[in-house]
Amino acid sequence: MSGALPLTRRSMNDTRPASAIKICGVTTRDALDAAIHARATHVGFNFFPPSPRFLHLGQAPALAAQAEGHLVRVGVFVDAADDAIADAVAAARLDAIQLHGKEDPARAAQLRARFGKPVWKVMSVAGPDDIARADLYAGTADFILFDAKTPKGAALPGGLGLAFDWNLLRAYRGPLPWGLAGGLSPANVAEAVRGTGASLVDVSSGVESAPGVKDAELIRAFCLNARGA
Ligand SMILES: O=C(O)c1ccccc1N[C@@H]1O[C@H](COP(=O)(O)O)[C@@H](O)[C@H]1O
Repeated sequence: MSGALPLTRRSMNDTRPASAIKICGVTTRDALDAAIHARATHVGFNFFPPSPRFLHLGQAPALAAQAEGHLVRVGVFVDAADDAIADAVAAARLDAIQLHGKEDPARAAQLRARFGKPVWKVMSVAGPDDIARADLYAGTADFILFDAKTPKGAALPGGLGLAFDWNLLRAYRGPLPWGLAGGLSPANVAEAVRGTGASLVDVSSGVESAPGVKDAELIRAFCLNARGA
């Protein structure tokens, strides 16, 4: 599968099932196999060292090969240096770069130009202003991922199973295609898609039995429910 995003812009009134599903924080062959069999469309490889889902560069080539032709490979970075991103792009043969830190529009544009990959910018949402800020990335990022803002002092800027108020996306009309992350699980993903019209849903801890341990049955149920929304 190429890095091109099979995504269209969606609105609140569009209640079709999510057309794309990203299983994030995959570190094992079994979890990747579960995502492929469940017909997820994207896999997230996490390159933020403090994360329990951190993927060591040495493990990346085998997983990248396994995903080839099945899943779009998205690398997750948090205010990472160019060299660290370059190493991960090469080792994991990344199709897209997800920026989950405080990267501004200029940084997104610079990374897109340097690596020639679609750039996803994560907007950490606590209120309406955080949704509106996504517009600043028009022309510099390719895709917006709305995730919940984690509390000050939290160990991670994502992957904590926290949701934000999906009503904030009601009537959202942004310039970029966008997806939804944060606190999604098999139990709430259908409601999340119906309530927001997200074209992509992204999950990490909601398909785990413990932090960093993916559960094949939860992956299967998540994908089924996202498509059945
Ligand atoms: O998952 C992580 O450990 C992580 C670390 C640093 C930045 C982002 C991370 N995960 C991203 O957060 C979303 C939401 O996670 P969750 O479903 O609420 O657990 C996840 O999809 C990743 O893109």
